Amino acid sequence: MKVNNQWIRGIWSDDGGKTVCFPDQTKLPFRLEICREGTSDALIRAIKSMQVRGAPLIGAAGAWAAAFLCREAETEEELQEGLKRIAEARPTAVNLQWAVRRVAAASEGLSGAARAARAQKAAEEICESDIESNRAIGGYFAAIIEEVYRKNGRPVRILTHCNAGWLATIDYGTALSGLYVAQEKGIPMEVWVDETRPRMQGLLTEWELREAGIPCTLIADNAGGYLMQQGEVDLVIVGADRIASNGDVANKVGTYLKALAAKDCGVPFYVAAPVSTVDFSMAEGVKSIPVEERSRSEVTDISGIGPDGDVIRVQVAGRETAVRNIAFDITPARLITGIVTEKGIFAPGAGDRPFMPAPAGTRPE
Ligand SMILES: CSC[C@@H](O)[C@@H](O)C(=O)COP(=O)(O)O
Repeated sequence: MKVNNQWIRGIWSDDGGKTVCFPDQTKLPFRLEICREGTSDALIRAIKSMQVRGAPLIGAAGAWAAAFLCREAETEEELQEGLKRIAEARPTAVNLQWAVRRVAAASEGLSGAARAARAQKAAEEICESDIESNRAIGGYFAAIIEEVYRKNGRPVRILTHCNAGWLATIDYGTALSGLYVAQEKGIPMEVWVDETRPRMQGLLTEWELREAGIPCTLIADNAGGYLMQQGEVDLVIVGADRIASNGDVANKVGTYLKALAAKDCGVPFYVAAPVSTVDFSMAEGVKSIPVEERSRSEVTDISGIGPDGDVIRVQVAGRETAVRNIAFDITPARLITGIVTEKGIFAPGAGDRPFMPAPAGTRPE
């Protein structure tokens, strides 16, 4: 994406693959700072601290961490232990395990420079295919936006939760990709952006959309239900961190409540994600998808910009306050109108059967 007249991606390699660069998402939207890392440990820290975040980007960063590890590890034991640590850096986004498995499989049986080179190539391929998938997802969802526009003849009002834009991927994003494609086609839109407590990923979405010139309005997380009830939302689109094979979707906490409100108000509710986000080994999601719980400080403290322009944290709840910081929730398949993937749009229905055909060699347990 173009930011301040400069092309930038969620992550990119430099120095012939010796390092990777990425915008530090803990500083955005207040400040655009680019980090550069060249070790697996540093990338694990970046994933855990959410300097890189969003399921496909976590997968890409994990792929690069695995590639660096293939360069660093001196023994097979060190390699296997390191791959496990990368795959476990965040538990819900299945793209991370998928990407680590792919890099490991590509370089299996090789050693030394040949292993490192093959692992690097696999990480590069994961990043390139992410861009292609997101672009395809965007094409499918833009067609839906266009249909609504042709029917109503006024700007299409879209609600989104969290950040599933280019910042959460290598480029274009998943949920926001369709909006970028629709904008290229000249379709007018107005976007409601949930602020997405506690980490405020909605601020990233608002920044992305504003940079791209798409009209958008930030709303408090709980305002979406009212807007849908009043007929001010035509479509809801969100991303996903893991989709079970029956179409149950894990995404940022708060997504489920939006899906319930959308169902009650008759507003179509779409999920956009690449096939790498589908966990074909999981038959259903509500009981099975592991949901990350994060530190209490994400709820008790909030980040903002201080008087001297620095990013600062402010305490908004007491140190004695009991806190539970549940990072994701699961939206049952029955509430979802369609899952938009690079292979097309699938309607999951009642969630009593696989929502899309599983690739060869994978099937629900
Ligand atoms: C294309 S990103 C889709 C999801 O990963 C996104 O909606 C989300 O929930 C991100 O969570 P985060 O905790 O910021 O990594």
